[in-house]
Amino acid sequence: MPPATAATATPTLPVPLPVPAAPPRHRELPWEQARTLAQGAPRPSAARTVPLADAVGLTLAEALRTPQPLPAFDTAAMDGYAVAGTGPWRIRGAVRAGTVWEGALGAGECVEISTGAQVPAGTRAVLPVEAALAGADGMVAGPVPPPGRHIRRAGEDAPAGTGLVPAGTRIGPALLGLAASCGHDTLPVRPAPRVRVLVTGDELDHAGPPGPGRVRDALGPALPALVAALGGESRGVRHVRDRPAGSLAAAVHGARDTEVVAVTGSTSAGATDQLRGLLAEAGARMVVDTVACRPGHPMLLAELPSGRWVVGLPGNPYAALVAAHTLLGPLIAGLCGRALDPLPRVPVTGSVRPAPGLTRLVPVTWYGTGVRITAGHGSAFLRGAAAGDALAALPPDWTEGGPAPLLSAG
Ligand SMILES: Nc1nc2c(c(=O)[nH]1)N[C@H]1C(S)=C(S)[C@@H](COP(=O)(O)OP(=O)(O)OC[C@H]3O[C@@H](n4cnc5c(N)ncnc54)[C@H](O)[C@@H]3O)O[C@H]1N2
Ligand code: MOO
Repeated sequence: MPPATAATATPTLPVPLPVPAAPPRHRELPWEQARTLAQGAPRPSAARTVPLADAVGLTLAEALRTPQPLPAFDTAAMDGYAVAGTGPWRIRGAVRAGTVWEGALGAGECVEISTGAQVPAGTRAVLPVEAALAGADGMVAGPVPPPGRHIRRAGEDAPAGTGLVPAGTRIGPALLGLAASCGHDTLPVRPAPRVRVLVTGDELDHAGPPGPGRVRDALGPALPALVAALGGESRGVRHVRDRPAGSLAAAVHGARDTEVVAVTGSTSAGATDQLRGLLAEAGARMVVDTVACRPGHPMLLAELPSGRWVVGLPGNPYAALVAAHTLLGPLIAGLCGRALDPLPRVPVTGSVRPAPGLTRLVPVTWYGTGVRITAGHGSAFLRGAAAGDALAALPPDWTEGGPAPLLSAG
């Protein structure tokens, strides 16, 4: 009997391959709701106390208070003479910033005084040196200044005990200076959440011009900078291969020294897109699973049973940027105990393909008191975002010239 061949074998019906159960498809969340959910999802991380020099960019964990009045004493605001009563005035001495003239002035007396020095008791006002005529006889003449002129009163800016800046404020240069003015050397802060970026995509090259059919990785270089701008601490970028399956799961679960893992690519439905499957397998809680916006709608936010957060950013570079602003920024804010910044609304001009029911995120450039849509904002293209000043979130019912909330481009 000849051996059976494919041609002569009894035909059999193809056995259907088991179809992996598709994770339940959630309704796309409105864009604003996705941001709010991402900010509200985590508990703020524990506060710690750090020296002022280490606090920039972190978030105040408690309101900043001043234990002493600001300024701490009645202070000369001009170089000149601290005068008492009406002139002419007899010069009794001099007081420089940082020193104290212990006496008290009587009517018709004055001391030479520097800007920033404590004004002596009895001072009526400071007569600026430009308005004063000092004679060789030790007397000063000049117009009689109104009481209090050129004196900063103790506590004029804030009395002792005043709450100056609320908890939840991101710490910038002015706040550091203010804290020092109050006499603080340290601040209670919530630390920046540590974010590991995992870039997926076997088609990606990571240096130089890409080879034939290859794509230069745009997100590895972009995301650490965006993480820092959003208030996170970048813990570096790892490139994860699509094959073998399981490598992404290992990288996600292996990011133990972080609070957040941001995965780029792998959010869609393709053969190599592993992210949703691995989250389902790990028993993750989906907080956001697709958003009613363009681009970036396959984005997601999930919490692993370990408490670590996973943000899924679509592979298309501009879509990833939009998704990072929509989910990663608010998540970082929530972990730091910061509220979402209220977004300014400004008129937007320019045209965009209609997308009924969806929020459109477009790069914009300031133009007078409004903004203009910047060219080059297909989901795969970064030209518009790179050249623009901000992103505008055009609401579903937006029409040309109408207002839209603005996000800083980061
Ligand atoms: N059948 C479907 N296909 C796609 C859908 C869908 O719903 N059904 N959604 C489309 C949309 S929208 C997007 S966005 C992408 C999202 O895809 P992934 O997140 O799975 O990402 P990839 O497929 O890996 O890549 C998409 C695209 O972006 C390029 N890419 C990826 N990473 C980088 C990088 N680091 N730097 C530069 N470019 C990158 C990649 O080469 C692809 O061209 O899915 C659509 N398809
Ligand atoms: O939403 Mo995709 O993010 O359009 O390219």
